[in-house]
Amino acid sequence: MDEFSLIRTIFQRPELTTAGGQLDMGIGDDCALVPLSSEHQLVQSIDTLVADVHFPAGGDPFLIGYRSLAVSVSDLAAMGATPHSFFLALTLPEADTKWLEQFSNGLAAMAKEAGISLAGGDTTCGPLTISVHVQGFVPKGRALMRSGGKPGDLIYVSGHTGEACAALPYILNQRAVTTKAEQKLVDRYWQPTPRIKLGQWLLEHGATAAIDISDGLAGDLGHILKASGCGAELNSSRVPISPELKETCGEWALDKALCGGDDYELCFCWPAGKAIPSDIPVTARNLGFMTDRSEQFLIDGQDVSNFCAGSYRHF
Ligand SMILES: Nc1ncnc2c1ncn2[C@@H]1O[C@H](COP(=O)(O)OP(=O)(O)OP(=O)(O)O)[C@@H](O)[C@H]1O
Ligand SMILES: Cc1ncc(C[n+]2csc(CCOP(=O)(O)O)c2C)c(N)n1
Ligand SMILES: [Mg+2]
Repeated sequence: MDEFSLIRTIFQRPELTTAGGQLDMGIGDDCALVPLSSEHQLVQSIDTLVADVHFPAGGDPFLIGYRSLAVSVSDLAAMGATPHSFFLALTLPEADTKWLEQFSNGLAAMAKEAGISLAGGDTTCGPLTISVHVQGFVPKGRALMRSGGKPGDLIYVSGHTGEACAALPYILNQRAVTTKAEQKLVDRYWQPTPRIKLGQWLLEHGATAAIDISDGLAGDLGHILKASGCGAELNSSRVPISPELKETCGEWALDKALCGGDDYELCFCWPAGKAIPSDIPVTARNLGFMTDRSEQFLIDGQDVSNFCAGSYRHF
């Protein structure tokens, strides 16, 4: 059973999801939404990073700490939330003080950047695994959801995609970094920028849907299409490929930018006919538009499966 059907069939059942307090949004989006006050909702998410699945176990502990918090905060950004605090559940093979100090420094660097405070956690011994639970706030009823996209909306992506995925051979020591371009890709893998300001800006300026890209642009846009009951038509020449990705991957650059994961850019829908104000905090590229053909996802007129084999599968 794949990860998503497993969640749907085993965990997304009323005995579990309605046994307690009311949720404005439960399973199914980047974060859950909990009623809080007449003005705000609490926004929460958890992400687990497993050594040698999500990051190389022998990586720089500062960067492991930095990246672990960044990828969780990215889910808050996708909802347009303001970060507040986080919990850290850490499973360690040994208590190596030097490693832990550097890990903590990396966490602290991202905590400062994101404006998020460590509120608690849990520490156990076992194979290196890092879980980060984040929480923040949104103005009530205004969170960006995967489900808000409408036929005709324009589809945008922030920044450049594919760079972190293209870094994998370097971070796994299968290839040596010899150029500035390769180093940029490696930096993008280890130090992703959660698009917090962009998410808040999109919420304020009327974006209709958003998701952060952890699994690849095409795969994650697929989640917006499913949740919104829409299709999409994209133009591959619009996919934002950085000069560094082009230099390093040549003809494979588009494959990385469309299908690679770990970018933590935001993909969002924007009402047609409404210009994007020029004070958008991160450059975003229009890739195409939403259609009323439920989950029919076309790129250059061909089915998306001609471009991407599918998302990362844990099982
Ligand atoms: N074991 C689980 N029990 C309940 N809900 C789950 C479980 N695993 C995932 N979910 C929920 O399923 C939805 C999809 O999860 P997923 O991990 O794919 O989202 P994501 O965090 O945005 O992506 P990524 O982990 O790639 O960053 C989320 O709403 C998440 O809370
Ligand atoms: C060492 C190493 N190997 C491979 C990858 C790529 N990768 C692993 S899981 C995943 C999808 C998101 O998973 P999840 O849904 O669990 O968040 C991706 C893109 C990596 N980051 N590090
Ligand atoms: Mg997400």
